[in-house]
Amino acid sequence: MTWLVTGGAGYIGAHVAHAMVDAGLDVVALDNLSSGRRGFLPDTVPLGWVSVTDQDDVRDVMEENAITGVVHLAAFKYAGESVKRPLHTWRQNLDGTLSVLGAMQDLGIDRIVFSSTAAVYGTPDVDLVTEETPTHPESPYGSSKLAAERAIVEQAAARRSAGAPLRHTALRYFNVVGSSAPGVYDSSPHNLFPLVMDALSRGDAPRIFGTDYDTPDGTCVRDYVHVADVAAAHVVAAQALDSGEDLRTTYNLGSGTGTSVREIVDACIEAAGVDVAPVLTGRRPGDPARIVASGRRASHDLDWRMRHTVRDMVDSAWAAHPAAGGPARG
Ligand SMILES: NC(=O)c1ccc[n+]([C@@H]2O[C@H](COP(=O)([O-])OP(=O)(O)OC[C@H]3O[C@@H](n4cnc5c(N)ncnc54)[C@H](O)[C@@H]3O)[C@@H](O)[C@H]2O)c1
Ligand SMILES: O=c1ccn([C@@H]2O[C@H](COP(=O)(O)OP(=O)(O)O[C@H]3O[C@H](CO)[C@@H](O)[C@H](O)[C@H]3O)[C@@H](O)[C@H]2O)c(=O)[nH]1
Repeated sequence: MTWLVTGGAGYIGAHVAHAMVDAGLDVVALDNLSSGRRGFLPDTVPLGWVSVTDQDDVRDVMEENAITGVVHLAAFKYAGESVKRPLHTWRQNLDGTLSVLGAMQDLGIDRIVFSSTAAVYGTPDVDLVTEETPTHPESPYGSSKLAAERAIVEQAAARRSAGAPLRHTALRYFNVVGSSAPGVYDSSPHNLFPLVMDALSRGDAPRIFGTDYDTPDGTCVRDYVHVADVAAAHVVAAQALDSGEDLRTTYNLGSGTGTSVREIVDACIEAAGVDVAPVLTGRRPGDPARIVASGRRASHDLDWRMRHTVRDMVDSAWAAHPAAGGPARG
């Protein structure tokens, strides 16, 4: 059994690769290093340096490494940016998934864990999003991820009819933060945690986008989950598929608890031990006011638990940040 982790040199993918290796699984990574770093991966994990959008290249990597299962994380992940770059987003997220599915079909690979997102739900009008909550993506990012989920389901149906079943699941992560793998951190130029930490480490004030939302403190509320817990759910999913179990089509990886941007920024400032007030600016386009999920289904089937607090998330993210003494590898 050898698992291919696409996007394995990225922030979450590298955590998944480390967790799978630690669990005794054989892992190969595939990444074009557009935002990932070779140094994030364990040294023992081979890297196929190709794009998921090139089906022939993907198939070559799979064939050369006798891949038996795929965790597909490679994607363009920025909801706000995707509004400005819809074609790029659809190419990376949908075309990339179709290439992966095509290469898997060519080689008869029969199991896939797909990296999906809370962004498929848009702005839900429920306190706790479940997998049954209607999907209304509000950005090319969310739409392309939902389309990729659908492509996997339809391809599985076709393969079942053809007598070559594809077992699959999509994990819809909420806001993934923190760090647990050595030297691996979120270097994203658009997400809250890295932006706040970058600003604080330069001695600048972090920015809060929007203070007039219909939320308790006026700032957006999100469901923050620790990347170590997210990675652990992938290990359980891969092991379940390896042992022939069928999983549900979708699982939310959420905590059931909402935390505001203001609370996160204050916690980061406190952890940094600096005396600075955030700059309050206008709303960022495409941001839902509040989205918080129930992780009940995943806790039942994938041993999904929040083993970390928001404080752990902030502290571990700081510890891994290059400016806070973490090793900057690349
Ligand atoms: N970070 C979050 O909070 C969050 C939440 C929900 C879902 N997700 C999903 O998790 C996955 C990983 O996100 P991340 O936070 O680690 O982002 P990331 O940008 O660190 O990782 C993405 C990885 O994919 C690689 N990649 C991008 N396009 C590629 C291509 N065409 N071919 C090969 N490799 C390519 C990048 O180089 C990078 O290593 C994405 O699918 C994202 O949509 C992330
Ligand atoms: O400097 C900053 C950066 C962000 N924010 C706000 O912080 C919140 C969270 O933003 P961000 O960290 O960019 O996360 P999301 O836009 O919620 O999206 C993340 O979480 C989604 C799942 O919920 C994933 O699908 C996406 O890939 C991932 O980028 C939003 O209200 C932002 O407006 C600020 O106020 N200041």
